[in-house]
Amino acid sequence: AQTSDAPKPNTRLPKVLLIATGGTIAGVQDAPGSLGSYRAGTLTAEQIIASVPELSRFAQIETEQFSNGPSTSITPAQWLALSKRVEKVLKDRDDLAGVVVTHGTDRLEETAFFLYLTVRSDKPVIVVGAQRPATGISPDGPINLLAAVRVAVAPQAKSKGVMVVMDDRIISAREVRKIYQRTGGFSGGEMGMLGVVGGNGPDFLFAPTRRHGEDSEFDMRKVDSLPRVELTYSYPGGTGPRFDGQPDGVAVATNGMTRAESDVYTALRRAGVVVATVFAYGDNMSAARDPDAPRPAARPAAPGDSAPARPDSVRVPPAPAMVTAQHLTPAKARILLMVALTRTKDPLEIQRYFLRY
Ligand SMILES: NC(=O)CC[C@H](N)C(=O)O
Repeated sequence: AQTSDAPKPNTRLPKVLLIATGGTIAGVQDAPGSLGSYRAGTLTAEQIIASVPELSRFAQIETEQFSNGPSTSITPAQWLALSKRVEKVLKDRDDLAGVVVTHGTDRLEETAFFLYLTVRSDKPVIVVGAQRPATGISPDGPINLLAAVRVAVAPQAKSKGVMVVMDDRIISAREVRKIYQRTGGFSGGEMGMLGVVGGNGPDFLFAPTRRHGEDSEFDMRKVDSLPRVELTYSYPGGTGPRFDGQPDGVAVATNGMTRAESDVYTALRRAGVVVATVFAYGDNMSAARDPDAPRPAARPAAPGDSAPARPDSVRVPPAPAMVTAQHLTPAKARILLMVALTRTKDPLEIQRYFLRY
């Protein structure tokens, strides 16, 4: 006969797949119980689950170890592999209520946003991490994981896209950012908080209206590698970046470019590189112009309006349009540009994506 102390799984509970990638939530210290240093991505998915017996009251949990390390080692190739895996398992397995991904916090918002754009499913995908290692004093991983699983099995979580659940908050992956390196450090700024998780479970108050999840146009199944998109920063006195080889796109974090920077990006656009500008602080609400919006009628000509016409011989055709990101952080604008470039290189089409997602 088998002897086991593990509680019998309650087969009436919804099923959740936990995909572990590492991070502090899997971190172990040299001196457990201290405030000392630790190695991120040490505990396995099974060990993480075993440390939170309370989980078994809410879900039957299966685990998958995708990787185990710090999230700084996550690459765009891994985003792609993770997205394909999550989408496939949600499509193939009717019995799964949702997926929870454990992740290091440094790059958590980027992986979450990539999944938000590319996992075409109405089932919840929750990304969760911790700021304190599993062996530390008052670790936040167990309570965050419990909250994440409770959101993953909540009927109200359906169609809300990819969410980050940490510190009792449910935040849309579109808005979430790590604003500081302590517990409570994940926020959507003024936006993106969909609800809270209290003792009675999740309480949703809002739903994202930008396109995501099952409505996403970004099908990654036939994408083998993501376009190369660089992220640059503009600053007073800046002369613009130089690249080894030509990227497919560049996202520029800028509040206004110098003339020299502007010339570099214009030349890149003429060479076929899609350039997207994004407000450096991630809150540019109104700058993106909808290419399909009706234009105001031209002002009637007034006396003294006419500038001397330039001779045709010196007229240079305009460079392809610049894309403007709307209310995204620079890192996320770069990700949306990468994903959009899998569909088109036309900056106007890409602008439309930037207005929809
Ligand atoms: N709090 C964390 O998870 C940070 C740990 C590590 N730097 C990572 O991103 O994986």
